[in-house]
Amino acid sequence: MNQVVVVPYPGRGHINPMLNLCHLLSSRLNRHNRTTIFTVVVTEEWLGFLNPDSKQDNIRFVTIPNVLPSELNRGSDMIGFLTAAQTKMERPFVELLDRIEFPVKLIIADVTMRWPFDVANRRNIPIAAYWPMSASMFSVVYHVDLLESNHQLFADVLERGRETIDYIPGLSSLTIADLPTVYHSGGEKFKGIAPSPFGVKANYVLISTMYELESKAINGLRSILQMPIYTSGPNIPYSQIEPNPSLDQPVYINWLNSKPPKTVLYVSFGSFLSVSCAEMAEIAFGLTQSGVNFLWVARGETSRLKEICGDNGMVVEWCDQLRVLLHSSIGGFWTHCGWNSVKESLFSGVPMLAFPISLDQTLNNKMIVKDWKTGWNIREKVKVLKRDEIAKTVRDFMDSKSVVRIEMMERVEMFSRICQESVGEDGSINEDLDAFVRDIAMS
Ligand SMILES: O=c1ccn([C@@H]2O[C@H](COP(=O)(O)OP(=O)(O)O[C@H]3O[C@H](CO)[C@@H](O)[C@H](O)[C@H]3O)[C@@H](O)[C@H]2O)c(=O)[nH]1
Repeated sequence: MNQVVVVPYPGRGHINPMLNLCHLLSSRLNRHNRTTIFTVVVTEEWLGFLNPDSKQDNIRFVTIPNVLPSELNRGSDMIGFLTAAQTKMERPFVELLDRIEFPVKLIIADVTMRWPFDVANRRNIPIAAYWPMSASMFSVVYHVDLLESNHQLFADVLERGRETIDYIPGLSSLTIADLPTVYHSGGEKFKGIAPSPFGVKANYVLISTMYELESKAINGLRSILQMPIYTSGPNIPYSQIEPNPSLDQPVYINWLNSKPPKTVLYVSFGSFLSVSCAEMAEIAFGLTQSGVNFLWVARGETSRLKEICGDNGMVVEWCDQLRVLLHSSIGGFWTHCGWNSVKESLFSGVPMLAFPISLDQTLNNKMIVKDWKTGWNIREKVKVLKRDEIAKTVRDFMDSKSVVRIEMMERVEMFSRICQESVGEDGSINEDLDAFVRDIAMS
């Protein structure tokens, strides 16, 4: 029996895509009659958050103690969380590695943490580096030295945000404002703890993207890196979205069923980041004034926001996001531009109202708005986040008669086809994952 040990970074935006990758690899290996156990290492806290559907045949979970600050406070102490994830998990992981039953054929680890690579290298276990963000983000992070030598690292965005950067291999021209926020002024505090594939000694690299979406960035990386690079696809749960007819539908799905096609704006800022209470209130008033139907995932704050929004929209704490995005009534996604949300929106053919908050989201915003033309940046329309301007922008964005929206819908529908084809039988993802399975000598 082969065993692959999988080490996700303990966050929803990282664990979800990695589990989806495990499903893809496991079904591929099973087709070749090579039973392989995927042993996923999570903290005890995370085991409690996982959807029971994640626990499938050849995928099992093992836990290490809760050595990190709680996931529930991750957004308010990103530095503390990142530092703990870099320093406190290695020891319990090594102890666990000594205990597990079958020999470990391969480790797949999120590059956000360094220590799995040190452990694998010390023990001569082959290791694949998993990058949960875009290939473009990989390129920027990999070429941070170029930013430094061009004196554009840690620059003040207010003063120099519009300066262009056109020397990063594989990337079209971008600005300082488009850089990930850890490279804006103040980002120095993330030095050494922010995700970086630089200097990591891995045998393989898996990037959670599709070739058709970022071909130049991927070609650029392939021409530079010594290790083979595979695209692992959107890594979203597209194969598990059929609702179980024997279960009651969630209230929000029934609510969406009652709305006409493409009229609802879905609003979510991801799994752990948030904006200030004052901004949340302006957004609530703005959405309500817009007269547009909306479904809003607002973690933890729902009762106050429900009061403001009344019957104009639905406010929930959590939803099955991909299922929502694929619902026929959804016509737009106001998103913080987390990479999973971006891929889910493109896959579902939903245009985005981009609202980057931090990390790679600024760069994702640039791809959405400038490169793919599949959305608007709300901050370009609304200089200060005030209700009247929000209401107008939301109305304009969702106006099915506007030529700008019609063109944007055509673009996003084209991207949806591209994404869906990439995961089909003859798609590029199958090719890459087959090659990966072959190369790790398990097929
Ligand atoms: O109500 C909800 C809200 C979220 N999700 C899912 O949670 C995931 C959220 O991922 P993402 O959109 O990437 O946001 P974050 O959780 O904020 O992701 C972090 O990790 C990503 C991948 O590294 C980065 O791109 C982001 O910037 C970073 O904030 C997605 O799959 C969503 O479908 C739900 O299923 N239901």
